[in-house]
Amino acid sequence: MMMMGDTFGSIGSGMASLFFIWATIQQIFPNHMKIAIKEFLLSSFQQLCFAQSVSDHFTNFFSPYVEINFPESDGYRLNHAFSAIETYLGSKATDKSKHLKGSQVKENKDLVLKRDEAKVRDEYKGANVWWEIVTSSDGERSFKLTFHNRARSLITDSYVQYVVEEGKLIEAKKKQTKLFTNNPSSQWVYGQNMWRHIEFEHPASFETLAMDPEKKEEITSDLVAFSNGKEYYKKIGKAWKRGYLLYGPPGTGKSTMISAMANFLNYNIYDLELTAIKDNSELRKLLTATSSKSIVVIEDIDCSVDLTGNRIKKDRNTRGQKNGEQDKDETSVTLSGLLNFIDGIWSACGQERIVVFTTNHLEKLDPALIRRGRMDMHIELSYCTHEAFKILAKNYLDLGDHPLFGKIESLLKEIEISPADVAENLMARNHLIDVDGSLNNLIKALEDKRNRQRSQNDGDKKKNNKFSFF
Ligand SMILES: Nc1ncnc2c1ncn2[C@@H]1O[C@H](COP(=O)(O)OP(=O)(O)OP(=O)(O)O)[C@@H](O)[C@H]1O
Ligand SMILES: [Mg+2]
Repeated sequence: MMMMGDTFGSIGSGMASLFFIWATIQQIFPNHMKIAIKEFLLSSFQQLCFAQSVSDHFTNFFSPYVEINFPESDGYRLNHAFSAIETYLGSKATDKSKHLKGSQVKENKDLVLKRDEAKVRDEYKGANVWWEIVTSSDGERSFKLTFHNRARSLITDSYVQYVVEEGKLIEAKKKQTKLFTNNPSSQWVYGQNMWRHIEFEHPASFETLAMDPEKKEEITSDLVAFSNGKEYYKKIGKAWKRGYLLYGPPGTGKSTMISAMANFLNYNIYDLELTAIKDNSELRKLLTATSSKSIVVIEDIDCSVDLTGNRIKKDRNTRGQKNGEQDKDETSVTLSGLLNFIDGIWSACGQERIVVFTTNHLEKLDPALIRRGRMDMHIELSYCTHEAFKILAKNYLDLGDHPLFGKIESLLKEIEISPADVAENLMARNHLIDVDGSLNNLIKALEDKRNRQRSQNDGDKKKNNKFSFF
């Protein structure tokens, strides 16, 4: 630990002395002598540096201390040991630390205090070790571990392993879920930067999701069975993955359910924007770069992939195509590319993944895409039922029952309204909950809808009569 500081210290004091001598000479000697003296001083400085490096090697050779480096990345791949060590060291007892760092990663989580020191001493089965974070001249960080040679086998055989495992355990316990979105390939750099992410903070949960309680129970049990299914999938020789197809009209909770799934399992979400992907090979690269314990989402699958298997046309505006440029980059992901990924590549490259497709139009989807085995569970999110309404009333109004519930129940049997529209009516105005006001708003919205529907039906009938008359 002291070695590096000493090196810089002695070179520094050597330089200071040389500069002091030079300043004195400037005042005393005539110009022609100054040049010769300057050259002499420069060569002395070079010799000083050389002597220092020889002495460093000499000291290192005879030093009883051993060093191990853990760089942040290994080639183009992240060194997972680095982040585990960082977590482990950050979590070491804070009661003795003099330098702490406070962070609050989520507004609703507690403030966390961590050790924030460049050097940390640790003890393992009676042996002392020192950790130091060092940054190379090209900016790469690494952890340097120093220990006495006599503890060598203890440290290399078990301590290092212990630190990495301990760090990973801590990471898993307080894992912050992330929401990833794919970057266009023009921004990729040597396989890095394919995904950008933000911390995932959506409050959705299965408790607050308005849908039939039995259906909800079926889905959560399925998710639990999947996440505990490592041995089972191994036994039956299948890749540990599961596909869910969520379908239903707009505003019925498909996207909300994906967030609830991520919160329930503590998985990351990879929101795959197919229109930003040029071809199947890019798709493969992106998907192989996802981590396990994640949900890969393709929203509105019917709009993203040409279900005949042909290439899709992209929204020019989102592609930023230059004027005059023809359909050069009209190429895109094909249905077969997507199917290959779901069946083959994924099985080979990863574990514990969920894929979710959403659509408003189940009937438009190619049967090949949604057959069982690819999409294991088809979940319909439908218009608001009375059961779903009761959950929304609990969420928004903190209400278990009310005399107006009967009226709302009979209207909901007759009128199709999305949970999103119901929620809109129940929402507090200016943060003030007005139970009667909200319920009456909802009743009015339902009755208006019914009246519109009736007059439309009447209009249709008249039209038909007119035509039949001729
Ligand atoms: N089943 C539901 N339970 C609770 N809230 C819901 C439900 N459905 C919709 N909402 C509310 O309506 C809003 C819109 O819902 P969401 O985005 O999940 O709908 P969607 O089915 O994904 O719609 P789209 O097909 O247009 O993408 C949500 O923010 C949520 O507040
Ligand atoms: Mg949606």
